[in-house]
Amino acid sequence: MSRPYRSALYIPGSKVRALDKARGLPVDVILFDLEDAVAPDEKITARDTLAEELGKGGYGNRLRVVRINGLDTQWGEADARAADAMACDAVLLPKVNGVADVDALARLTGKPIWAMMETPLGVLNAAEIAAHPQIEGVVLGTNDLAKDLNTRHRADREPLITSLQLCLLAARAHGVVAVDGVYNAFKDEEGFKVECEQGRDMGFDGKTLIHPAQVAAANAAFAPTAAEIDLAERQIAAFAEAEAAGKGVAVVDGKIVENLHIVTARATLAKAKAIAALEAE
Ligand SMILES: CC(C)(COP(=O)(O)OP(=O)(O)OC[C@H]1O[C@@H](n2cnc3c(N)ncnc32)[C@H](O)[C@@H]1OP(=O)(O)O)[C@@H](O)C(=O)NCCC(=O)NCCSC(=O)C[C@H](O)C(=O)O
Ligand SMILES: [Mg+2]
Repeated sequence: MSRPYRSALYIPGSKVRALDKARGLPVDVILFDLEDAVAPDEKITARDTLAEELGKGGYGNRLRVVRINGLDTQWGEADARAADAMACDAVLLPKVNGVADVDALARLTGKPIWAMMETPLGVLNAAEIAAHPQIEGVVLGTNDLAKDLNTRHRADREPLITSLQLCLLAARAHGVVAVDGVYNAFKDEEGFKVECEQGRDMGFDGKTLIHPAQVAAANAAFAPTAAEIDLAERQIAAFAEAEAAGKGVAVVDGKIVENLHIVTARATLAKAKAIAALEAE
């Protein structure tokens, strides 16, 4: 893993104070928002403010992603052209329904594209969206999805599980990043931790956030633990020893270790290394 995606914080493009505060926050990804966090009468000034703040720099090594308005809105096309010229790493397109939406944005920017998966059609077309050559990440928009599906909020997110898994399957099939949706009750630390752990256990790379108070818990939940790092190192060593002895299988802590477990163990160590590199900045 070349970089971690544990925490992806939305920041309204209209809020200069928050844009500045983000320069000092230990997040892995910043989602600079021009869409739902910005009121209609602030859309155009937010676009200019964001261009200026990104131009000033100071966001370090964090991935800078600009969420534009949909291309079917009055602001979308100008946002896309402006984002193409901004000092950012990728453009996030909301409410993607199918690959044609991604193609439309690809005609306006050569930057990597991330797609919000937050409509029923988008979820059903997740595989073709994730397969687009410019797509580098998918982000779950669980608020919009819950609205469109008419689901009730449940702590276990059972009504959303199929959608989450379809998007994750698409992302993994096509080798792109997958980031889980937001947890709206930003003062509920325990509920947030539980939802982070659920997303992590499902396989997401990280979680989208709405408030700085959520950063530390997301970073902790999506990082390998000391015990996982220790196990990965012991599995790699034991497997190397077994191979040297002409065996294809090792045993660690009473469990077999085969080549496929070594792939996971190496990925765990690579993720820990990528986190350490980002945090050393
Ligand atoms: C939720 C908030 C409106 C709360 O704001 P506020 O009451 O100002 O919070 P605090 O007073 O606790 O703020 C403390 C300090 O932290 C800064 N701050 C707050 N939020 C952010 C942020 N997101 N990024 C950076 N900094 C932030 C404040 O400026 C304070 O700083 P200081 O004054 O220096 O102490 C607010 O948090 C907020 O607006 N959050 C973002 C909301 C948002 O982006 N929503 C859209 C994305 S969610 C979504 O659309 C998901 C998806 O599409 C879906 O469908 O699910
Ligand atoms: Mg949304």
